Amino acid sequence: MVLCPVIGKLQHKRVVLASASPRRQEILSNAGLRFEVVPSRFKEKLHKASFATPYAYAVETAKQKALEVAGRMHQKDLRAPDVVIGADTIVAVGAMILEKPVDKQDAYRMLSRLNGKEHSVFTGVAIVHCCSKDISGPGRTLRLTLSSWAPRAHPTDGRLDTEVSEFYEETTVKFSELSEELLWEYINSGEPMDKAGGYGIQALGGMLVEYVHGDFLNVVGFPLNHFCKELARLYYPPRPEDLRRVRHDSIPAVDTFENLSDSEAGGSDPGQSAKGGRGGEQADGDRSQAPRALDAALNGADSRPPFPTGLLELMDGFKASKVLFTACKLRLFDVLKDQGPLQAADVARKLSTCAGRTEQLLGVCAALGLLEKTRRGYGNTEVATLHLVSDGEHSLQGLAEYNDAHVWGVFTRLGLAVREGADQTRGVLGAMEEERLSQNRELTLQFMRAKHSLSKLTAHHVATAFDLSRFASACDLGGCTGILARELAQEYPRLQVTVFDLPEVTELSGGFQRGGRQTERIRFVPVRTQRVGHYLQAKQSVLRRN
Ligand SMILES: Cc1cn([C@H]2C[C@H](O)[C@@H](COP(=O)(O)OP(=O)(O)OP(=O)(O)O)O2)c(=O)[nH]c1=O
Repeated sequence: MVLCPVIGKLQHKRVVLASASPRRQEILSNAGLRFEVVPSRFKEKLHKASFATPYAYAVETAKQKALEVAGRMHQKDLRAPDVVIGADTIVAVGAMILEKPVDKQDAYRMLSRLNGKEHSVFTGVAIVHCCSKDISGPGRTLRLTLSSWAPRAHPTDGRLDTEVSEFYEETTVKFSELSEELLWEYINSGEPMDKAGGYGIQALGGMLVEYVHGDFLNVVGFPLNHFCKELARLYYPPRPEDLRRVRHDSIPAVDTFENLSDSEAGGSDPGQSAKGGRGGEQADGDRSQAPRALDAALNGADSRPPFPTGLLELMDGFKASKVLFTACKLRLFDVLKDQGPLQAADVARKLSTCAGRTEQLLGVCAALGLLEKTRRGYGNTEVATLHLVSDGEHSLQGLAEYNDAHVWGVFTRLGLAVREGADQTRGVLGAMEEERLSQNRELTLQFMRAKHSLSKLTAHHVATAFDLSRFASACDLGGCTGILARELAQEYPRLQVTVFDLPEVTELSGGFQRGGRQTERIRFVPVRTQRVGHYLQAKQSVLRRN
């Protein structure tokens, strides 16, 4: 194996080592890796007895360390690093796990246990690949076509996707028969305190050791050799025959929805995330190999152009949108909120829909991160509960409904609008909306629900983006249900806010006010048109009257 190119695969990525261990930092920088150090704040307090083996504990701890850092950086920077590496080293005597001693007595107990015997040193390693995504952005859309690969979504923030590759390495170490005196002398040197098992093989502790079987660096805190093999597995192209297999077996064709069966759609099932094991190897047909293999194959390991992921997402994004709209329209998320988790057949019964197609829809929703599939059936993910259930405080159901019923149709006419030069000041959408709004009260309400649900998410940010405290009045042109006005009034106690909108909109806006009432500092003024000039005239007259 050629090491440099393997490490080089991380060269243009933002790599973070989620560890305070100076040994790990040294091992990785000696190997030529460039990385930032962000020690993890994950408390190493997993319940040891709940793990079948000591190494499972080390792997899980390593993973939690890395995920904590990835999540924290993502929240802080609004952008996660590309790769976060976490590691955890433990000493195991049989099933007993020894971590860092808490004091000298503890170190003595540990070293006495190791005295004259063989023990195992395990280091669990997690390589977390991060991807910051917006659930509503086009970035999500490829999930439709790559559903069987979808990495695990973290619904807590709804936007950070991670794919975890984990493995462990075991090294056997044998201690000589050591006298009490020597043990205490060693303990008093202070060396044991920040090291698993209470010794450091790389320094004074080396004198305690009779032999080592396996990777020495693994004992010191990082199995570099295994790490490089793992990188090679992740980043190097598979053989052409493997690639052919990947293409045939794992990527649903673009017309995924037609072909996707339930079992293929489990991409959001955590059970499908990459599993480690000693080699980090996976069963031959394991699909979780596919993204990496294909990614590696398509992104630079040969002379072919980079895989046009973003472009394909644009090509297929409309399908994902339609899946979301359809699920909303059927009130799928409402049903699952009240009665889920449910099996596909039960969902079909409750929605009075075709069982087969419903099952496909559920599968795709799961692949898109909108639903979770467990043995008990389908349930809403956190993002669906928050934003897609119709009566939720942060529901975007109205927006989905409106986009489906109207915007979708308008956009099918975009080519025509561009060719024929539709009114550029109002825009295609504006023109149609205005025309329709004046015709139909239900349509107006639908439009208002859509704007209302979106504004509920954005209004606070808009209201607080600038310090407006020196102003006494503000107006919101096309302010619809007055959500922004309310935020402004709340944020700035002396601000008088005027909301201008079409008469049919201002007439219905009362129904959207909390408790049916609006605050006294907010006024709705009907204007006959949505043209900015007319708004401004109306504004002037309102100001003059004041
Ligand atoms: C057995 C042994 C362990 N160790 C060290 C490696 C690890 O740094 C430490 C085990 O503790 P860890 O919890 O694995 O790591 P850490 O606390 O040092 O750093 P972080 O949690 O931030 O990643 O013991 C040696 O340096 N030499 C040895 O011979």
